[in-house]
Amino acid sequence: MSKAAEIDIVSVSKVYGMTTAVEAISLKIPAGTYCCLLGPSGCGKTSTLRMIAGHESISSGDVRLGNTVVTDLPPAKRGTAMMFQSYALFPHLDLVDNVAFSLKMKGVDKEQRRAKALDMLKLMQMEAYATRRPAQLSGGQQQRVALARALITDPEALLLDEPLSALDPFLKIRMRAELKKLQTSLGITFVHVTHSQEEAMALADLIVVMNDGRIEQAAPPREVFERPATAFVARFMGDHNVISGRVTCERDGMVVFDVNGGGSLAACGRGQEAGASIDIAIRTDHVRIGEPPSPGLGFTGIVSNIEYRGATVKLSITGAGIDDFTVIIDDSDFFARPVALGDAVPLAWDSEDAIVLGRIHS
Ligand SMILES: Nc1ncnc2c1ncn2[C@@H]1O[C@H](COP(=O)(O)OP(=O)(O)OP(=O)(O)O)[C@@H](O)[C@H]1O
Repeated sequence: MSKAAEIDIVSVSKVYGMTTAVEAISLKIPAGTYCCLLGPSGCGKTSTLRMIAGHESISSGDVRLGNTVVTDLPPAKRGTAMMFQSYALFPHLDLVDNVAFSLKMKGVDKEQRRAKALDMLKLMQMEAYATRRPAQLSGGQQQRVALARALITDPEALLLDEPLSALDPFLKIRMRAELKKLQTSLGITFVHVTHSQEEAMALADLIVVMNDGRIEQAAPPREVFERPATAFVARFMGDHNVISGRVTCERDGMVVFDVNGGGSLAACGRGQEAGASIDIAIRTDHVRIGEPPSPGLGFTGIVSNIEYRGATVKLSITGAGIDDFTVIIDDSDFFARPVALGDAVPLAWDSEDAIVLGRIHS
């Protein structure tokens, strides 16, 4: 079971009545990739997954799996399998029959399908429970059965809709590791819908950040985090300060801008016209405190909140027209030179840590 297929989504839209849930998105998911569709509730990620699976019709555009255009094929003919959020196990069937179900639908004879179902249960280390019913299992065990059931058809791509959302936080992290291991050992393409950026960062080779029916950025996790394409991505991924301003000029490869209603700062970027409004991102953990900044690469602000987090301390700073600038520093640095509420502290960062963000929505 090592066949994997590239998924090619070409200008795909989904319209429900007056609502455009997905707006002409294009995306190539290379064969064997662990892809996470990430975004807030209502951004269109489930609709996208369901269109790949064939559980939702495609309003316009095409989906290709490997060399086959699957746009008009029913789910069972696509070479994909779907694992649902609620697992959708049959309560009255034992695990073998649950797992064997789709082979029964295909007319595979009883002995053969039960043998294959047992193999799948073994793969998920669930063979000892083969004669139980779903209600006699824990959440994590039910999830393994749902995975076995989805994988029994030897799919080229497994589609998972919020697969971890029914689990408690401890189990969630354990099953997350199991999903990743499974994908690596099977080598097939996984497409996993989640609204958790932490989950996507932990699992994905390719993160697709969606907002309002469109793709804001599709890139490996590190690139999404270190080079967020848009203000939406920077805010959604977290750990970035996003500052809006108006360009005054460009100098030495830096864009100089006025913070709306505040001071003058600079950020890495080119090709911005004077007067244009821009968003920039500054990593919260790349800011130094107590060090006089180079021109445009820092400001002096007042400490408005201090949160102790164990390994780090989170400071909120107000200044340069920015209400809530976040700085995360190591606890040892904080306690070596503590600051107090109301203190004026100089903040400084390196030029490459202030980046100009793009826009996809005008
Ligand atoms: N069957 C439907 N009929 C009408 N509108 C729908 C239908 N399904 C989804 N929508 C709308 O389409 C938009 C995108 O929904 P979708 O379920 O794809 O988003 P999502 O990102 O998966 O959200 P969630 O995380 O809440 O599941 C939403 O505005 C939703 O209300």
